[in-house]
Amino acid sequence: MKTRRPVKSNCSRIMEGSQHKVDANVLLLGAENVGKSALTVRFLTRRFIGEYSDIESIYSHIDKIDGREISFNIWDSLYPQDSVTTETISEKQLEWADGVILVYSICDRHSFEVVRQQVHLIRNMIRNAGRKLSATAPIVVVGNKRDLQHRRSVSSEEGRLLALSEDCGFFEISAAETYHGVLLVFHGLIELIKESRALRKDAAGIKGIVRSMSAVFGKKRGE
Ligand SMILES: Nc1nc2c(ncn2[C@@H]2O[C@H](COP(=O)(O)OP(=O)(O)OP(=O)(O)O)[C@@H](O)[C@H]2O)c(=O)[nH]1
Repeated sequence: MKTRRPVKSNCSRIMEGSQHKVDANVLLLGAENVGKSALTVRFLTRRFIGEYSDIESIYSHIDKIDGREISFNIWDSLYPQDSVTTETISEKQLEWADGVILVYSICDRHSFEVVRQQVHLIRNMIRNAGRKLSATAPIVVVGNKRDLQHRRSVSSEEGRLLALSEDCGFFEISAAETYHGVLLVFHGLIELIKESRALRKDAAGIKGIVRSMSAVFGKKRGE
């Protein structure tokens, strides 16, 4: 279990106020013990170390995709211990995130239900927050611990269906077994973030054109 209040990791800390260019803030959510830290550490170091620190952290990492440098900030979050709390995601986290990875364990049904709740919560928070939150924050759903087939309690189809119905990306992986699956998750999310940024830019462009046209035609009508 991680300690609340994110700390900047020792592994390439983010320098606040520095010139470091931030391209993608990635928030990892999901129930306890599903492998959020394992995924993060695999992506950062290519290693699976088995036991992970109990501290909620934000890590920075530079990666190359198609020859282009991408700068990641990764918030490995804490699922609240307090069973009375229904707000398992804060507005601050969503304001910060450009994209979200929701992790469950394929052998823990409860963790799958947590992911389902968290997708709905994110959608509702965005709807209710108006312009404050990015309306298109992309989500990737990840079923982890694929190596534990004999203990599977969530089928691949259920995971894929949830992702499809909520317009999210989907991967089933084993952070323990391979680095490649973890890499696909982060790269898949980057693709979705790029798409959503392009859409937002297009929408802003169209709004600008509409504004200029109404200024011109509105003026003419008034003259
Ligand atoms: N078999 C298997 N075990 C895994 C896998 N990923 C993580 N684990 C194990 O699951 C346990 C929990 O992993 P963590 O990465 O600490 O999970 P977490 O979601 O960060 O947990 P919290 O700190 O409680 O939020 C550890 O014992 C890991 O070694 C996997 O793909 N396969």
